[in-house]
Amino acid sequence: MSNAAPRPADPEHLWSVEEHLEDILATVRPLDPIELNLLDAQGCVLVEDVTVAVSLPPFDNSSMDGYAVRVADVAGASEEFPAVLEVVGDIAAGGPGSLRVGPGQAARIMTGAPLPPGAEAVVPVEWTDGGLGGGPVTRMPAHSLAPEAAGGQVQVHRAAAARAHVRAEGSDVRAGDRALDAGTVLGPPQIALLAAIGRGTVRVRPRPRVVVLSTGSELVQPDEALADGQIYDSNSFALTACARDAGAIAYRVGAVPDDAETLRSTIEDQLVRADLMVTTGGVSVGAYDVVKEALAHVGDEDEPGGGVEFRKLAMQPGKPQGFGSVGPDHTPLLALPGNPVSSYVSFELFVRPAIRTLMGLDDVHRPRIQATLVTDTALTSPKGRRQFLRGTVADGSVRPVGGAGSHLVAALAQADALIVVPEDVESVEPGTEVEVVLLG
Ligand SMILES: Nc1nc2c(c(=O)[nH]1)N[C@H]1C(S)=C(S)[C@@H](COP(=O)(O)OP(=O)(O)OC[C@H]3O[C@@H](n4cnc5c(N)ncnc54)[C@H](O)[C@@H]3O)O[C@H]1N2
Ligand code: MOO
Repeated sequence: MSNAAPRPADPEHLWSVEEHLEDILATVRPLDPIELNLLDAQGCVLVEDVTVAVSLPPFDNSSMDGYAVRVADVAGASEEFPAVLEVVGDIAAGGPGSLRVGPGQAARIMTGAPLPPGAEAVVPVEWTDGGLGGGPVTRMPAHSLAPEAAGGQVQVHRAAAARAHVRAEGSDVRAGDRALDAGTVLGPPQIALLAAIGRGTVRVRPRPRVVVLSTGSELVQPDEALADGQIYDSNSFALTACARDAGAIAYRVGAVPDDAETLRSTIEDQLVRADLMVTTGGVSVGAYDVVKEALAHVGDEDEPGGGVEFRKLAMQPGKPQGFGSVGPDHTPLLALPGNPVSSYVSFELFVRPAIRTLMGLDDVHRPRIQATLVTDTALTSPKGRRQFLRGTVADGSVRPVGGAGSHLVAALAQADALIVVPEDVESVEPGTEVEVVLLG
C-alpha cells in the first residue's frame, strides 16, 4: 500500500462518494505477479505475453472417421463405379503410426489421427462401403467386433479434393505466434488455449486474499439459538460472498464482540492471510462502536502511512466509513457501517473496486445504465446525500423494492440494481430517467 492521496484537512468535512473512492483507489496497488497453475489462474490478469511453443495442431490430422487416400485413386469415384482400394491398416488418434499409403491403397483413419505419409485426403466412412462390400455405411464397425475391417478392401463412392477433411499443422496457431497478450483476463476459453499449447502455469496477478470480519456483541452465528436482544450475523456472510463475487479469495471470520482489545488482537491474527481487510459495524457514534476505538490512528510512529481514518460520506446508506491501513505491511482496511444494507452498498461501491484494483483489472466498477423510474409515487431523498435505493431492472425500466431503511435485507434479496438519486435531488417523479448501478 502506498501513501494516500491528499486528504481534506477538516475532520468534519463531508466526503463525497468520489472523494472517498479516489482516496481508496489512489492507495491500493495491484498485487505482485506470481506463477500459478492454469486453473488457479482463472479470472486473473495475465502479466506476460504468451508465445506459442508448439503449433496447434502439432501435425496434419483427420477431421473425420474415414479412409486416408490418394486423390488420384478416388478421382471420378461414384456409388455405381466405386474406387476399390486395398486397406493397409488402422490409424487411431494418439499413435505415432508407421503406415504409408501407396498407389491403390487406403488406411482406415480416426478423427484426430495423424495423416499418414502418401495420403493426400480423407474420405468420411459414410462415403464408403466400410469394407463390407455393400452400399454406403453410416459408421465403422467396432475394432473389437470386426478386426478384419482394418484390412481387406474398401469401396469409395465419392472423389475427394486434396487436403479434404485434413486439419493442417499450425492451422489454429503456429509456433512463435502470440497466443495471448499481457493484460488478458483468463476466462475458460483463454485457459483452453493455454492448455492446448502446452502451458501448465502462467504468470498472473493473484486473487487478493480478503478477510471479512463483523463486529457486534449482539451477533450470533446462523443455526444457533437466539437469546434476548441477539440477531444473526448476516454481514460477514454477505460480504464474504461479495468478495468472492468480485474475484477475491475470501476468509470469513466469525463475529467479534464489542471489545477493542479482542478486535485488535483478532485483526493482528488475521493479517498473515490478508491482502485487504473488511470490517462491519462499530463505526458510528455510539458508546460501543469499538472499531473506531480499536483502529483510529493506531499507526505506529515508526511506520508512516498506517492507521485508519474515520469519516462521514454524503451518501445514504453508508454515511460512516473508515479507511486506512493496519499492520507492518500497511494492509488496506475498509471499515464499513454495520447496518446490513449499508455494508452491502458500501462493499459494492468501495471494496469491490479495491479488490479489482488489487487484481490489476482495468474494469473495476459495476456497470451503470440509464433507466426509466417506474413507481406509483415520487421517490424522496435527503438533501445533500446521494441515495442508493434498491431496485429491479427490466426492459429499460427500474422499479424500487422496499424502502430506504438500511436494515431491509429481504428487499435487498429481491434487488438486482441500485437506483442513484443525486445529492441535490430531493424528489424523483415517476417516469424520470435515473442512473442505475447493475449488481450483476
Ligand atoms: N446518533 C447517531 N446514530 C447513528 C448515526 C448517526 O449519525 N448518529 N448513523 C447511523 C447510520 S447512518 C449507520 S449506517 C449506523 C452505523 O452504525 P455502526 O457501523 O456503528 O454499526 P452498529 O451500530 O454496530 O450496527 C448497526 C445496526 O446493524 C446491525 N448489525 C451490525 N452488524 C451486523 C451483522 N454482522 N449482521 C447483521 N446485522 C448487523 C446492528 O445490530 C445494528 O442494528 O449507525 C446509525 N446510528
Ligand atoms: O447511512 Mo447508514 O449507512 O444509512 O444507515
